[in-house]
Amino acid sequence: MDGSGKGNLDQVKHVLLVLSGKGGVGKSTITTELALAFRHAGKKVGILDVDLCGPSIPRMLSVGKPEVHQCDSGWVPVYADPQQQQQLALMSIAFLLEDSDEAVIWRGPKKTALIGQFVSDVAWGELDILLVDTPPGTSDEHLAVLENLRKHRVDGAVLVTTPQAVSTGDVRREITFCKKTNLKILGIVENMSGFVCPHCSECSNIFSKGGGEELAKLTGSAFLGSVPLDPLLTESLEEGRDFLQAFPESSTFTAISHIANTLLNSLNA
Ligand SMILES: Nc1ncnc2c1ncn2[C@@H]1O[C@H](COP(=O)(O)OP(=O)(O)OP(=O)(O)O)[C@@H](O)[C@H]1O
Ligand code: SF4
Repeated sequence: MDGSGKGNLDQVKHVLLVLSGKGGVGKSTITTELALAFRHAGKKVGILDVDLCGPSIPRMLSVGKPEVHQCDSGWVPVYADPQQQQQLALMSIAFLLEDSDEAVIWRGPKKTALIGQFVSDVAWGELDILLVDTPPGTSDEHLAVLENLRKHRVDGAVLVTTPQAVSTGDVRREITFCKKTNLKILGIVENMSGFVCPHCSECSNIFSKGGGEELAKLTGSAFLGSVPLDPLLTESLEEGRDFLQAFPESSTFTAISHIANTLLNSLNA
């Protein structure tokens, strides 16, 4: 990776980080669905996927592993267009790796330097919102991402948790990370909150519910809303289909749209 260093975020109006204390809580899912919801609201949207642990967004948006080109101002993003409906600018660190195991051998300073360079070397052009999908937890990689984004401006972070993970030390460490780095918490999303029956669409609370809201109160952050575990959403993500386009009548659509609208309002305010 030898980006020119000239890429910039000058024409990007808002930058949001998506964080989670633990892996597998649906951070990439929420990033993807928020990006699509913003796009449906008529915004120009980009996703920067810095999740070295499991860069899943290219799969969720059905772009595979395209060849990435460079222009005078940096790496040119890939334009994801699921079912020819929604255009999104995407840059994933996975696009630049020879194979999926390459990042595992990167160590300490080399890793953070490469991530920092990657973050500042993408030629985004004009965007309303850039969502940054980070690895789970808090690490030097997060600091490198934040430091490089801050050269521009970061609006804040969206924290994703599940009802089960809400009381764990990982989530508390995430909140401490935001406080210590002066990263504004824009709000908390509780994902996998209840299960939507694929037969009758009834939502059952198989685990406890309300932890995200409680956590928001405890930390003085906004509670953005909860998204249920919906088999139709899992299926859409696996097939790279736009769930919001396909299931506009579902309660999951309403939940995601509510969170996206709340965030848009807070950015506009
Ligand atoms: N609300 C949901 N409804 C249905 N399936 C979901 C939901 N949220 C996440 N999933 C599924 O759970 C799995 C893990 O989600 P995802 O990859 O978004 O998690 P993550 O927190 O980004 O993981 P990682 O630790 O790899 O970064 C995926 O297969 C995804 O499709
Ligand atoms: S929620 Fe209703 S339709 Fe779904 S499995 Fe339970 S009883 Fe059957």
